Amino acid sequence: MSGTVTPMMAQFLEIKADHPDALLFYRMGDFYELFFDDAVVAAGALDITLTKRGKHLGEDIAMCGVPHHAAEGYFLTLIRKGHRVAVCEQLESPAEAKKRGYKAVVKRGVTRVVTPGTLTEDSLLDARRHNFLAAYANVRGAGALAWVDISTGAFSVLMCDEAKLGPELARLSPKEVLISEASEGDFTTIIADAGAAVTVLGNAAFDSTNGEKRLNSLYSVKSLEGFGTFERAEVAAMAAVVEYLDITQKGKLPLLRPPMREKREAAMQIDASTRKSLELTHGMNGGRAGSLLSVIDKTQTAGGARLLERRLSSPSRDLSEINARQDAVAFCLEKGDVAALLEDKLREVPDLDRALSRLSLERGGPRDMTAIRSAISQARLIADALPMDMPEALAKAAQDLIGQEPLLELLDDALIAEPPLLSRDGGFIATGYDAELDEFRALRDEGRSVIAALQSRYAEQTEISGLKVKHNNVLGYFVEVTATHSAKMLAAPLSETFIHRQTTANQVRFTTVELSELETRILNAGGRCLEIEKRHYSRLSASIIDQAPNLFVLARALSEFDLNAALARLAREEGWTRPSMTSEREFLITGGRHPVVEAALKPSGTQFVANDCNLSEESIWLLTGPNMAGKSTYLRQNALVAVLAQIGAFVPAKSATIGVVSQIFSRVGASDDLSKGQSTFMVEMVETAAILNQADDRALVILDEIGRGTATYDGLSIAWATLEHLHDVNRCRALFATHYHEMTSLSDKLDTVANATVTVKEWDGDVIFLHEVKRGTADRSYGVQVARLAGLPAKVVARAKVVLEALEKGEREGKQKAVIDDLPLFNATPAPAPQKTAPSEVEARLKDILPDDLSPKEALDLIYELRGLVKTSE
Ligand SMILES: Nc1ncnc2c1ncn2[C@@H]1O[C@H](COP(=O)(O)OP(=O)(O)OP(=O)(O)O)[C@@H](O)[C@H]1O
Repeated sequence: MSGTVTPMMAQFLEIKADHPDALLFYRMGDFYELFFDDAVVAAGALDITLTKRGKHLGEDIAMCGVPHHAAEGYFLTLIRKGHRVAVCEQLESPAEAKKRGYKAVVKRGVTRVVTPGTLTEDSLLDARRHNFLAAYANVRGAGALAWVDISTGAFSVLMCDEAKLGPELARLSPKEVLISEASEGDFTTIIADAGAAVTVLGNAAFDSTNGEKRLNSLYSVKSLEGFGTFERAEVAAMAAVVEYLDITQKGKLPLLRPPMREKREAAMQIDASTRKSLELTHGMNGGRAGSLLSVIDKTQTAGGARLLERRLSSPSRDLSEINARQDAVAFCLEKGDVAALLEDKLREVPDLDRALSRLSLERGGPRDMTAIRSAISQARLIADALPMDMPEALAKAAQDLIGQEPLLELLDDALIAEPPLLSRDGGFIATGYDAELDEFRALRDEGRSVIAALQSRYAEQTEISGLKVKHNNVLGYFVEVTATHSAKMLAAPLSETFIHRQTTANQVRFTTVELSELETRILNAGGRCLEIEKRHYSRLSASIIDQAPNLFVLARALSEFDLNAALARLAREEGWTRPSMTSEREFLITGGRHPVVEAALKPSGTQFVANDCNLSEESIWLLTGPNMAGKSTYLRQNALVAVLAQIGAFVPAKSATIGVVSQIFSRVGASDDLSKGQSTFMVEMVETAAILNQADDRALVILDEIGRGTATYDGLSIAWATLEHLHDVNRCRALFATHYHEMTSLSDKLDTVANATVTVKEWDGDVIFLHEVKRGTADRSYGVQVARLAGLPAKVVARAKVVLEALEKGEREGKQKAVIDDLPLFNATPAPAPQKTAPSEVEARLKDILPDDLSPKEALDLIYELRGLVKTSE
C-alpha cells in the first residue's frame, strides 16, 4: 500500500499546495489536524504530542492535532511565534458527502488565513490597542504607507519616503507589513526593526491601475476623488492591503471605512529612537507597563483607550486643534457632574467597533448584536444628559451620538436581554417578536412535556414502573424496559402497541406509532425554530451593516467623550494644569514633574521634586550635575510635558507656556545595537547625526551625555561641536546634559546658552540628592561617592579617591601624565576582613557606667581605674 495516496490525503495535499507558507489546520470532526512538516513545526511550537497517521510514499506521516473549540489559543501562540495559520474547514457534513458515494471525502476548503495583522477575535487582541496591518508601496521613487485595523475598519494612508518609513512604523507599531517582491530586500530590516512581521506579496498586488479599480468597487464609487486626491503610490499601498484581506479572509472583506489621507505636517514628528527613549506608548520591556500611556490612561472604554494611544502616538502641531482639544478637557473638568455622568454611562459601553467588524466578517454572534444595542442606547442616554453649551469638539461629537434609534428599536424588539454567544443553537430572538417562531417554540417545548406524559401513560398501561421514554441519535425516541420485562412486552396484547426495535445486554427497546408521530412533530418544530432564528439573524446583521458607517461615527463620538472625561479626571486627580499654547518659540514651565517617575516614587512615599524650565529666553540649557541627581528625569519630563500639551491634555506642572513644538528628538542613554552590528558609540553618533541634520527651529531637542562612549577628549570635542551646531544652525530649543564641566564656559560665548545644574548636598562624605534644578554650574561630579552608594568595594572607592585627587592636582598643575605615573601602585592584596573581637576589659567597664550618676570625685577615680586596666593589659 506504500505507493498509494488515500483520497483524503490527496485532498489535503491539494489544499496544502495552495498554502505553502502557512501551517494548515485541517478540520476532521471536532479536531484540527496538522500533517507532515506542519505537524512537526506546530508540535514543537505548541508543545503538543507528535504522532503518526498512516504512510505516504512509504514514509510515516507525522501528525498532531488540537480540539477545534480550543483552537484560537493555539492560533495566537503560533502567530506570536511568527507563523501563519490557514484554517481549513469542512464545507459539508459527512452525511452530505455520503450521498455522493460511500467513499466520498467531505468537501473542505480554507476559509481564512490567520496572520498577525488580520486578527478579529477579542480573545486574540488587546482591546486597548490597535492591531494594524500595513503595506508599503513604492511607485517611481515615491513611497506610501497604508494601514488598516480590520478589527475596527479604520483605514489610513500617508505619503512616506524611505527615510521616514522607520519613524512611521515606530509610531504605528503595526503587527504585519506587506511589501512587494520587487522591494523585498530593501525594507525587510526596517520592518523587522519595528517589530512587525514581513509579508511579501507578488508585484501585481501593488499595481496601482488595477488597484484603483479594486478600491472603486470596494467602496462602490466611480472614483476615489470623493475621499481625497491620492498619489499612485498611495493607491498601490491601499490596493495591496485590500488584496491581502481578500486572500486571507477568503473573499469576506471587513467593513473598511473610507481611506483617510494623513498629512505628515499635521503631527509632531517623533522618530523611532525618541519614541523608545521617552517610553510614550511602550515601556522599556516592550509592554504597556512603565510607559506614559499606562500612567495617563483613565478611559472607561476600549475605544477610548485606543483613541488615547492614537493621539499619544501622534501629537498635533496645529494650534487651533490643540486649543480645541484642551477646551474639551477644560469643559469636562469644570463640569464635574457632567463628566461623572459621562463616565458612569461609558462604563457600560461595549466595544462597538470590534463587534461591528466581527459581524461583517461573519465571525460574530448574537452577543455582538446586543453589544451594538447597548452602545447605541448608552449613547442616547449620554446625548440626553449633555448640556447645550459645549465646546466645539464635544458639540460635534454629541450630534454623532444620536440617529440610530430605529436600529435600537429593532434590536430591542428582536433580541433577548442576554443571548448566547453563538447563533448556531438559536435561543436569542425575543418572545413576542415573531408569532410563527413562538408557535413552533411552544410545540418544541410542549413536546417534552407530552413525552413525559406519554411515559407515565405507558408505564401504567404495561404496569412496568421502570419504563422510560428516551432519545438517542440512532433510534430517535424509544421506549425502554429492562430485559426482565422482555417476555411480557413481546407478547400480546402489549406487542400490538409496542414494536420491537433493539435488544441490548440489559435493555429492550421499542417504538410505537404514536411516539414516532410525536417525534416527527417535535423535531420539525425544533428545526423550524432554528431556521426562523437564522433568518432573523441574517436580517438583523444586514440592518446593522447597513448602518455601519454611522455606527463607526457613533463609536468615534463615544471614544471622544471618554477620552476627554478621562483626561479631565487625570488633571483633577493629579493636579495638572492647562498649558497655554502659542505659535512663538516659548517654553516656560514652572513646577514641572515627570508623571511616570512620580508614579513610581509614590508607593515609597517619596516626594517628587518639581522643577522649572525656561527656554524662552536662552533656548539651550546646558545641564551639569552629579550622577543620579535627576538629569535624565528632568530632560524627559520637559519633553513629555510638550507631548501631553499637544495631544490636548493638561500637563504635570504648576504652569506652562509652550510655543507649538514641531519635532521632538531625544538622545538619552546608550544601548548597543548588536543585531545591526553597531556599537554603543556608533548608535549614539548615528542618532546625533539624525538630530543635527533634521531639527528645525521649532524642534525640541534633548541630548543626554553625548560623547560619553569614547575617550574623554574625543567625547568632549564632539559634545562641544554638537552644542555649537544646535545653537548656530538648528537654532532649536534644547536641553543638553553633560559631565564635561569644561563645556559650561560655552555660555559665555554663545548668547542663547544658559547653564543649569541639579543640586546635591554633601553630608559626612556622602552625597544627598536634592533633585532641584537651578541656574549655574555643578562644582563636581561626585561620581566616586555615587559609586560608593552603589556598593563598590571600599578599597576600590578609596583607591578611586586617590587617583581622582592626583588627576585633579595634575590638571591644575598641567602635568597629568606625570602625576599618573607617580601614583603608588594599587595594592592588590585583599584587605583583611574586619575581625569581631571580644570587648576589652576597659570597654566592658565603660559599658556599665552611667555618666550622669557620677560625682566629680567618682569620675576622677574611674579615670585612674581605667588607666590601671590599660596598664595591666599592656
Ligand atoms: N525631581 C525628582 N524628584 C525626586 N526624585 C527624583 C527626581 N529626579 C530624579 N529622581 C530620582 O533619581 C533617580 C535618578 O535620576 P536620573 O536617572 O534622572 O539621574 P541622572 O542625573 O540622569 O543620572 P546619571 O547621570 O547617572 O545618568 C531617578 O530614578 C528617581 O528615582
